[in-house]
Amino acid sequence: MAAGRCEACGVDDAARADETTTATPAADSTDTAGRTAAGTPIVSARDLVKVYGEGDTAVRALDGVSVDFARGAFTAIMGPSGSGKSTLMHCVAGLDRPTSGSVVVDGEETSRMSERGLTRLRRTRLGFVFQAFNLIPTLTALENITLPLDIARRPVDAEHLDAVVRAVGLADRLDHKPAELSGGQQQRVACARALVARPAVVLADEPTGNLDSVSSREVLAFLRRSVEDLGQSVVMVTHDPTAASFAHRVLFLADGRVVDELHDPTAESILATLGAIGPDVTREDRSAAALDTRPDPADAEHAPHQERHAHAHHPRHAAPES
Ligand SMILES: Nc1ncnc2c1ncn2[C@@H]1O[C@H](COP(=O)(O)OP(=O)(O)OP(=O)(O)O)[C@@H](O)[C@H]1O
Repeated sequence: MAAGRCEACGVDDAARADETTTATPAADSTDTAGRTAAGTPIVSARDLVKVYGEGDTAVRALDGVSVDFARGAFTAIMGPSGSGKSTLMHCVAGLDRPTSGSVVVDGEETSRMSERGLTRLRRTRLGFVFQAFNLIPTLTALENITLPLDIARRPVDAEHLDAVVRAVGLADRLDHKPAELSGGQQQRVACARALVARPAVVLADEPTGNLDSVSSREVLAFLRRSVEDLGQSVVMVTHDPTAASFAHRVLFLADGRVVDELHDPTAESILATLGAIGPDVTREDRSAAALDTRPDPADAEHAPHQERHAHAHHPRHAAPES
């Protein structure tokens, strides 16, 4: 977590609104682009390298990642433990600086931004959902949802708030405190909080990691609906193939590289791809998949047709030690 950032909602409270940032045109969608119907990708990473430490102890967490995340799409990132998922997410969020390479978020080149620029970007353009719900216990659900706007001293767009609250299905729970809500309801409040400021992209890090299968499905269906109904762009890191099957596209990392991807995935096609990447992942994630969080075919918001379109961009790697 960056200093000065609200632990609850990921919003920075120390940014100044008048800071300048370096803006560059978004990169064209190329080899690993997903759905691009709405134009340029919402996030583009090019040749991202992140090395932690030096000399013998150096770890190459990202080893030349080039990827586009499509605007108005739900993208999941999967891969073995230590494959670089969090590092990629942190570089996109400006929480970590790449050793080399570039990241463009909604037209803004973040890798060259000042700390203040990054703070402003996180406050105004990014929404965060964490595994821990990070709600403020003394605030109601509604107060938690509008917290990022209150911190940023931005007005609440009542119409958009209403749309988000309806989408999240918590209209009759807005006066409840977190302790009076189930885990799934709390995470849906956290999702609504991430969406209410109309971020360019919502970054979700294991959002269902603390939830049972029913609650997981509620949260994932909501994330999917936020994309389908509200035009939100969502990027989610997960270990759970069933959770990833709610996404339009799944990106697979291994050893700091993009090694495969699926469009309109199913839990089965994801498991097959994980199995091809490395046996450790298969074992770990098969147990996760045993949880019945399978999307309900009756969920209108889930992809009606799911086909496998895997494209290997790099030679497959053996799974690293976990
Ligand atoms: N701050 C750090 N200092 C040193 N090494 C780090 C740091 N952060 C991550 N690493 C290393 O970088 C590699 C990638 O880590 P990362 O957390 O991105 O993987 P991950 O795919 O998110 O793993 P997991 O699924 O276990 O969360 C790992 O080898 C990790 O030990």
